[in-house]
Amino acid sequence: MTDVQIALAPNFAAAKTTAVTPAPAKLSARNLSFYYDQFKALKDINLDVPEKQVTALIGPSGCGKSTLLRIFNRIYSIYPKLRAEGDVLLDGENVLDPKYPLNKLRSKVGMVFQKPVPFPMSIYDNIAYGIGHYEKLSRADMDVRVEAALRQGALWDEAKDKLKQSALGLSGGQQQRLCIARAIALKPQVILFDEPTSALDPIATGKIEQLISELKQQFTILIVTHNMQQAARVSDFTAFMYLGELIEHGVTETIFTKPGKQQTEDYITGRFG
Ligand SMILES: Nc1ncnc2c1ncn2[C@@H]1O[C@H](COP(=O)(O)OP(=O)(O)OP(=O)(O)O)[C@@H](O)[C@H]1O
Repeated sequence: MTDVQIALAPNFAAAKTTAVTPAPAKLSARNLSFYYDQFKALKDINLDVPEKQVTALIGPSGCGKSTLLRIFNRIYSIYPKLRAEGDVLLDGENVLDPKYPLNKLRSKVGMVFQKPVPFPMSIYDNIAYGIGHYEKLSRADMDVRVEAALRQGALWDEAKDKLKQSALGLSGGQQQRLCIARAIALKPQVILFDEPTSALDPIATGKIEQLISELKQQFTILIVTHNMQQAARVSDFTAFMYLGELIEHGVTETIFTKPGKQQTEDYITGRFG
């Protein structure tokens, strides 16, 4: 074992006491390529994201992790010179087909960004706003939904006495949990996390990681992270990307301890990256 693998080993000892069970793919990329105008940023990616598991995307800066994550809820479609080829299947339906309604996709696939971006409104309204786009609820029903989302986002105890106060008064970690609660409130099936803790301190990071581990009981999770320890702690499966290609994908423990490809080994042992 290398130093990095020894450093990562306690994560597996502590976190991987239960075996990873194979699950059907909830989301799949099939022969997926992506272009920023002339530049081919993703090359023929094939990836299955298993249901109700955490899959981490790792790789050096610029390898295409965020590009891949964002394709899964078609963020690129608002920009004219960006183009995807291939399919992304959600429950067997190709969500990249322009006929697949964007509204439907956004309600099924939620996204949490690197920097928490609460709306400049109250904590309550941050949650209620999105729900109101999709459903017309009575005030009492909305109260129930807001409370449930804040509980699932592990923010209820801290927020319940100040629901009418501005969300901008929350700490960074609380704001990120609010953004997670906002995504959960729409009852998605998949949640995409793009480096969700990179702007947070270690304590706030720990809370988000704990939350992700709890959320996988209900949601399929895909997370981009720069931090290999984080991938080792939170994910069941890890996909290593390099220069727009998916080099290797498998059970996290295997990827970190017995990778099949030299490039993966070089990256996880810190030889580049
Ligand atoms: N809007 C854009 N226009 C042109 N090229 C882009 C754009 N966004 C990203 N790229 C390029 O696409 C490639 C993949 O970028 P991407 O941000 O997906 O990588 P990443 O692995 O997420 O990197 P990082 O870890 O630094 O966020 C890089 O070469 C990047 O320069």
